[in-house]
Amino acid sequence: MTPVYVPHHRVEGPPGAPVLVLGPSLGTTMDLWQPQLPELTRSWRVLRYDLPGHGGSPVPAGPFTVADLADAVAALLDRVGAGAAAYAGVSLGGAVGTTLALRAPGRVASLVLVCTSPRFGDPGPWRDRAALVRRDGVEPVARTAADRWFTPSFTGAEPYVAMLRGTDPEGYAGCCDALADFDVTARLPEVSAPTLVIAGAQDGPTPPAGHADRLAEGIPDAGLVVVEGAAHLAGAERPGPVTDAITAHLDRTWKGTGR
Ligand SMILES: O=C(O)CCC(=O)CC(=O)O
Repeated sequence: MTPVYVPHHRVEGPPGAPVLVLGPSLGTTMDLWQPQLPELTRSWRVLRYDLPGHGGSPVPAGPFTVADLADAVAALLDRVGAGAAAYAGVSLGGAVGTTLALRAPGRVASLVLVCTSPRFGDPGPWRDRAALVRRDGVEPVARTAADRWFTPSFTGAEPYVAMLRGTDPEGYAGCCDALADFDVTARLPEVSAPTLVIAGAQDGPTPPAGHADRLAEGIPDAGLVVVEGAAHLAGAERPGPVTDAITAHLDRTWKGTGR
């Protein structure tokens, strides 16, 4: 990724408030965070961004890693004049937050990792998915997205699947390649930010067992909340419990020094 890559981003909330960065998941845009936004923008200056080729973000020229995405978020913090910030991210967006906390510990004052993992399984299926999308576009993965993202009883999947249908295939494939290469399992004990891990009890792509529990066990003093009745996009399916867990953790761990 070129060093000048700037993700599409938006800043909302009181100008003097502490900064909270919100990272989205593969196939979604910053609007993934819409259910949490009214509450979070009451006391935080919320910086949301889009992944490469997702929402309003351009597709970088060439391959990129999760570390590149973390560096791009650090550059966004520079742009908004934030030294340290809180960070909350879903799945790939959570991986970006974990990586930022490892690469620039002074910039992540508090961390919330939602439905994510230190390693998203074997690289092979991610490479296969990248190849499929490069060949056939995003429609094959969009058709089955609701089944991966939500429990069967959820009726509000359509706006989220529409985000995936609007994603550039090369941007989506590049994110799959970045997920294939991502593994910070051995480095979790180095994360110094106070961390809360949130899992969806019925999450298929990143189930609590083997993903959230690894984060919570590996990151020193991390908390773990498992939300019942939610799958991979837990904050969309069960907004209340997820919002409450995030705000409680942020209120407890960081009040916005370091700007
Ligand atoms: O859409 C999926 O299959 C889930 C992909 C995943 O686990 C990474 C992400 O949601 O960012």
